[in-house]
Amino acid sequence: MDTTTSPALATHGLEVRAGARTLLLGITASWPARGLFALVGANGAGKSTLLQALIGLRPAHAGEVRLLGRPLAAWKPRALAQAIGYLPQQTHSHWDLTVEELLQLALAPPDAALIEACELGPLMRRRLHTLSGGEAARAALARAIAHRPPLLLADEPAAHLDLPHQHQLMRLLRACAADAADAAVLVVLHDLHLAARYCDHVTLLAGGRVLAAGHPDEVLSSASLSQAYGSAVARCDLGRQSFFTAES
Ligand SMILES: Nc1ncnc2c1ncn2[C@@H]1O[C@H](COP(=O)(O)OP(=O)(O)OP(=O)(O)O)[C@@H](O)[C@H]1O
Repeated sequence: MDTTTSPALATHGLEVRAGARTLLLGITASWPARGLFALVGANGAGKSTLLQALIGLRPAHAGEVRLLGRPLAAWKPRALAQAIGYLPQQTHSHWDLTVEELLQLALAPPDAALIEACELGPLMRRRLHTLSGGEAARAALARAIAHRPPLLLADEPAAHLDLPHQHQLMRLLRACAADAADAAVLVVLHDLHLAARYCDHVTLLAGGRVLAAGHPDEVLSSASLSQAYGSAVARCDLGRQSFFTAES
């Protein structure tokens, strides 16, 4: 991981609560200005909460978040919107827009290369409610990244995609991270194989805390994963690729 430039995102002692419940505790982490980074962990580990806290959608009850070197609280809303792309877990629209209309809501018009990469050309006149889950996910992604933000946070963007489209998505996210301008892409993934294969760095959350963070080969070990998921997880390396399964 490149540590020569200042981090794109950094937290120190971040704590988030909901009522009496502590959802995140003592999160001290950082992600560099360029690269594709995964956030993994069991259901309820706190992945979505962390993404939301990183961009101010959830208030921090203690600790600090810094974006591109500045405290989150110092950002003006317009500048923050320009700096980040956020793809939430649920991307359904309350309005019955066409794909073309949805893309007009983006902060910048998506260019032809992005529309082609997301295979949206044939879907432009379709209304959102007529799209499959995977088609809608690709439209939402194009909207989120059209303005080429230096920070992209995506919450389970692969969830509705078929196998080839999952890999196409990861290549697209890698391309965002390797764009001419620096970009940090932080993505929540449940598919550990995708995290191992495409990501530069993995943060493993468990019970609202960081259990491990670092290179995928080190973090995605059977021991760490079994601890994080609370049941045995086996890792199988085939050549340079890693596959994972839960043991019964
Ligand atoms: N407003 C809230 N009030 C109480 N508990 C909450 C609230 N929001 C989230 N939680 C709890 O916080 C924990 C973390 O939720 P979060 O959505 O961040 O998990 P996650 O790791 O993204 O899970 P998943 O993989 O299932 O999407 C969960 O146990 C959830 O029930």
